[in-house]
Amino acid sequence: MQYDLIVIGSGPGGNRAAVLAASHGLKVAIIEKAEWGGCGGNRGYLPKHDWHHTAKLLLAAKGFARRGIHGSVSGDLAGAWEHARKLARSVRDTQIAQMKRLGINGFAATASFVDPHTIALDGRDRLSARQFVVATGSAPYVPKPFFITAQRVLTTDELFSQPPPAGKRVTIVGSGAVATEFAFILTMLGREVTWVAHNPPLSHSRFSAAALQRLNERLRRHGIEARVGARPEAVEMPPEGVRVILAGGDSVLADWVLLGTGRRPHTSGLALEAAGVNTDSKGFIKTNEYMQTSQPHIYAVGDVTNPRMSASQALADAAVAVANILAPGSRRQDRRAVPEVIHSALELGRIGAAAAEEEGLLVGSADFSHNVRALSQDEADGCVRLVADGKTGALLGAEVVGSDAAELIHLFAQRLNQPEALRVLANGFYGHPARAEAVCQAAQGIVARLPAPEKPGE
Ligand SMILES: Cc1cc2nc3c(=O)[nH]c(=O)nc-3n(C[C@H](O)[C@H](O)[C@H](O)COP(=O)(O)OP(=O)(O)OC[C@H]3O[C@@H](n4cnc5c(N)ncnc54)[C@H](O)[C@@H]3O)c2cc1C
Ligand SMILES: NC(=O)c1ccc[n+]([C@@H]2O[C@H](COP(=O)([O-])OP(=O)(O)OC[C@H]3O[C@@H](n4cnc5c(N)ncnc54)[C@H](O)[C@@H]3O)[C@@H](O)[C@H]2O)c1
Repeated sequence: MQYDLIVIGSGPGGNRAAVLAASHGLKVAIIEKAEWGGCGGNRGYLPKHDWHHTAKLLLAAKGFARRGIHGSVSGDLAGAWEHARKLARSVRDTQIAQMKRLGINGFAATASFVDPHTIALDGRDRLSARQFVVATGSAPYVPKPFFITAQRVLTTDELFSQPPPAGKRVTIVGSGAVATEFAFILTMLGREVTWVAHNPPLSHSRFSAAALQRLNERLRRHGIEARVGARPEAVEMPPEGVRVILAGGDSVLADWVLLGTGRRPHTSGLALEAAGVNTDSKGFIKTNEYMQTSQPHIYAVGDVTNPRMSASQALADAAVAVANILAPGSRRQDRRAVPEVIHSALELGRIGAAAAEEEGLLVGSADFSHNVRALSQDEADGCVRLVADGKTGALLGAEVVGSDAAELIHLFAQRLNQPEALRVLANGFYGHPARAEAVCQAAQGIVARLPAPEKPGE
């Protein structure tokens, strides 16, 4: 059968590409070798976000007595796991129903290229298309000395695929998003977390030092602190648990270990060479700004293309790829315009240029500590920070720390680099009480320092 578009992988990137293309009338097939919804919908952002909400409810419960609410609550990891699994199933069912409604043909098989216009399903049946989107995601990286061991040494893939291990003591390894988010989530769910990390939490991210300091202070208040500089050298499995031996001889004993040690692009079995699609030295599929690979009719999106892996990025890549499939050369990818978010003891959101004070840049900030809504929610820790070009007034970047940061950051998503953006934000009307009022204050702080706008006719 000849398709207009074949999509490989049904995570956020692949699903978005298939839905957008079919909505515009293309004849689309999508191929998935594992669970529909990809890593993201089954073992990534979806169950993580579900657990993070549970963690926040448990944290809020600690303050119930102060609000006149009495009784006790406690976290149950097995219950949280079951809840996330049901949610993933229901989202998956909705995704499959939408595919059917749009006439997208779904195939449960491993796709591999036979030639630049043909793929084989499980090495047998052939499908061909004018264009392709490769959205095959990523797989966990398990560095030495670790090896995956059921119920003992896990990545988030195993944690969300199988009922969670017994035992309260958990060693978390890494300093990236996974470790920083799960150190908080698992602590709130009643686990005793020891966190070992080469580097300070999120030190390789683009969040500002001020934001990371707030996050680390907040984590410390919950008794969560990374043992920075710890280098795992060996792993032992005595009957009482898993012992991680660190350089220098120190060791950490726990019931199980969660690795947050990174992910790698997933291209195995795809036979990219048969299609003439090039990868870089780290195995990522190389794309241009239109999301085209070395074969212009084959696009690639999401984790398989980019070390800054996020569902937000995969969704944005897919939108760009489909725009160019429909109208070649019509849309360029601008990765700075994609929001980045972290869900830990504090929520962090950022977009655009780094929120640093540099020459010629204006920074405006507002704290939630004076915000009525934040105060009434007992969640006044955090701030909004905006960066603008001192001459043009264009909004260059934004960072939000605190509850709903991952929502508020969208107020800036469509306004980056627009000269009028800060005046619009500063002069707009806001509901009261609302967290977004801090956005208004931060914008006003910059607008007050901008040169007055030229009057027509001057
Ligand atoms: C624990 C965790 C929490 C996260 N939280 C967030 C978050 O809060 N926000 C955020 O933005 N991002 C988050 N991420 C990242 C996000 O989940 C990924 O970036 C996103 O899922 C990538 O989407 P994708 O479409 O590129 O690939 P994936 O979601 O990995 O999907 C790829 C799919 O392709 C399939 N596939 C691979 N090869 C083939 C083949 N040859 N044939 C057929 N099918 C194939 C795979 O089976 C898989 O289902 C998180 C990740 C993890 C691990
Ligand atoms: N909120 C989000 O958007 C979100 C959430 C979770 C994950 N993700 C993405 O998923 C991917 C995987 O996340 P991650 O946190 O696992 O990866 P990461 O690449 O962000 O961090 C990997 C960590 O593993 C450490 N590490 C590597 N080798 C090690 C070793 N031998 N011993 C000890 N530590 C070692 C590194 O120092 C680093 O701290 C990332 O791209 C991340 O951005 C995104």
